[in-house]
Amino acid sequence: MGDDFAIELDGVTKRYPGGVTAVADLRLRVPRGEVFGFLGPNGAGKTTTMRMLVGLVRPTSGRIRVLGQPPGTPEQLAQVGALIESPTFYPHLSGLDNLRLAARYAGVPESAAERVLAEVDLSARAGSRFREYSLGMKQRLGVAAALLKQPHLLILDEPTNGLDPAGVSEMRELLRSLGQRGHTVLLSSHVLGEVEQVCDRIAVIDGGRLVADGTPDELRARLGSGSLVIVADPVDKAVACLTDHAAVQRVDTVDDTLRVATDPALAAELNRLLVQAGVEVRELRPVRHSLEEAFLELTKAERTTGETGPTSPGEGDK
Ligand SMILES: Nc1ncnc2c1ncn2[C@@H]1O[C@H](COP(=O)(O)OP(=O)(O)OP(=O)(O)O)[C@@H](O)[C@H]1O
Repeated sequence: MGDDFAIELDGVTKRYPGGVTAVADLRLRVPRGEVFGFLGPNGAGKTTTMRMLVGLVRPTSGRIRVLGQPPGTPEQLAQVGALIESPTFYPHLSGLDNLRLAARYAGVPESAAERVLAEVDLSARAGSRFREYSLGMKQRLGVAAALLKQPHLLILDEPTNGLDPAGVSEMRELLRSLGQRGHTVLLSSHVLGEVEQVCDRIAVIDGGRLVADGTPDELRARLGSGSLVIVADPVDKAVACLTDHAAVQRVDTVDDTLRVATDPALAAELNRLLVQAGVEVRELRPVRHSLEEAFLELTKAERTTGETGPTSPGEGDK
């Protein structure tokens, strides 16, 4: 059963020696063959989690399985390609020569270098020196290095960080093509738009805690959904009728237009209800939240409860 998941975390907590709780009781399941987005604002605990997955950081408590094994074992590391810190490349060597060297260190045939350069669409610049590469090309070379071992799982920490829009778009294309070729990818980002377009599934983490996970559509739905905009007459009767419905969270009136916080899928049902109550419905349309709104809403909720956030000594983590 565990075989369905490339990554499994149960109750994982990481408290750094200084007292900061970077990850708190995290449960995560990354299905094999998916591109999985690990999304959260700066300091949410993404890097710490990724470092735990490759054995660079030990969890304080909890259970981690990566490709069915505990993190950091030689067997596990042989099957995982990671881009967590910026990889070291020699500035005066070409991209190809850098990868040949990396291949030798990784114990794979040097011929793998050409294959992975093609995978990240850098073959045309194979002979250029690393220092002449754009930042986006440097990042893609990092992904190429992570692909050398033909890993079953790729772990990429903020691969679009610092890239200009063209670089972001090229990286997005690369991630999408990795997904289409069946790679399992765990990809972190603090920018929702970057994961929304390439990921099959997204986990949102904030203050070291999981705040939501699911497909982009599921997240949108869970967040509530969105709302309905209704223009009806008489307004008072419409408000009373809608407020009575169990699935309606709130009704706001602005200039005789009603904004109804509910699942937009209930449009037809609510329309019928209003008509049956003798209300004339002139307009009724669903407004779906963008995932960006959902993400901001989710992390805002976490921030305002004051419960979470990496805690440090003196802030109740003693
Ligand atoms: N080695 C460390 N020692 C002490 N605290 C740390 C250490 N590494 C990270 N932290 C703290 O743990 C929390 C989570 O950091 P982490 O780098 O995992 O988050 P992140 O989501 O990757 O953020 P970013 O996108 O800014 O890198 C932060 O409060 C950070 O300051």
